[in-house]
Amino acid sequence: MSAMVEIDNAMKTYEGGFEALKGVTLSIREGEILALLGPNGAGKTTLISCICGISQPSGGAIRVGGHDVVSDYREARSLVGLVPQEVNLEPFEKVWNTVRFSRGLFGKPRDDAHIEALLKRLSLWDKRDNQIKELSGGMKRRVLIAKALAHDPRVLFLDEPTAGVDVELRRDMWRIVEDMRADGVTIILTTHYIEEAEAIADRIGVISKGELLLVEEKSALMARMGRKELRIELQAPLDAIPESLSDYDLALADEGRALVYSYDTAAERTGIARLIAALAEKGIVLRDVSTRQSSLEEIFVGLVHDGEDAA
Ligand SMILES: Nc1ncnc2c1ncn2[C@@H]1O[C@H](COP(=O)(O)OP(=O)(O)OP(=O)(O)O)[C@@H](O)[C@H]1O
Repeated sequence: MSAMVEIDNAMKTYEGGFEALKGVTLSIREGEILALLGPNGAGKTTLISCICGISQPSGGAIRVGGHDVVSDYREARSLVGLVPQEVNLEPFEKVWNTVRFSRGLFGKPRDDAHIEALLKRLSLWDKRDNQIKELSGGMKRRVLIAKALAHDPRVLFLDEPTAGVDVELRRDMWRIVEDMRADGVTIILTTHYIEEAEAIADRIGVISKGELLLVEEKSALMARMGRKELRIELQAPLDAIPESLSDYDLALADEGRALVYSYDTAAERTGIARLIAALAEKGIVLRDVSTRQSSLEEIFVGLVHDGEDAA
């Protein structure tokens, strides 16, 4: 798959000298779903704004579909749909006009059938003649999505799409994301909900203090997260791990008083029963056992924390 969005050492320094992006490099493949995670103020919105041409990067280059977002702004922008974090709709405008007008803004010919299909898909058809101010918060969010999709973008940005929305809308959103993905649209979303990223993304990126700390396939991250540790406290300390146990992923801890066995929770067999039997055979007496699993959340907190230490 080719790159749809190419971010090459993007930097953003706001007036007053604050460095919100400190050289981000990232290539996003056509048709993939990338979730950007990071604490408040990490630079996620700034990065999205730079890609969408709302804000100009202070350094580096960003291309969408091969078009530079600064020198070839119109071409690049017409490929992009943005669902912003904040509702920015004209309160007195009707739903139908709001969405139709948005398509026109990108120079696309009028296509009422497309707008009708979009409004129906987003359960907004009954509200098409309502003014924006007459809608609930959730419905306004649906209008934002309809607006973002009105001109058939090839890249869709969702900035905190499910912050404060109800379960039904959240489910609808993910259905829409799945539909868009089936159409080959590239999707980039920011979220604070790790389980959401887990459910929907192909790849996960972590941003902290303007730097990209990690970008990894979700499956690889899950494999990492799927590891669990069995800690075996021993009656008598060991000097070394016995040769006959070298097949196991074992480490000595607590000056030989404990053995730590790492295993894959997703594997069909964890090897725990075999290990315990092997220990008994060696005459190693157990005092206690406990397990712990590193969660995805822990991985992120650790990453963000390490990033802070290095700063
Ligand atoms: N127009 C601006 N002028 C000056 N500083 C800004 C401006 N916009 C954002 N910032 C600062 O840049 C940093 C990154 O902000 P940004 O909105 O990109 O973060 P974010 O990762 O999207 O955070 P959140 O999760 O809270 O939405 C923050 O410290 C913010 O205060």
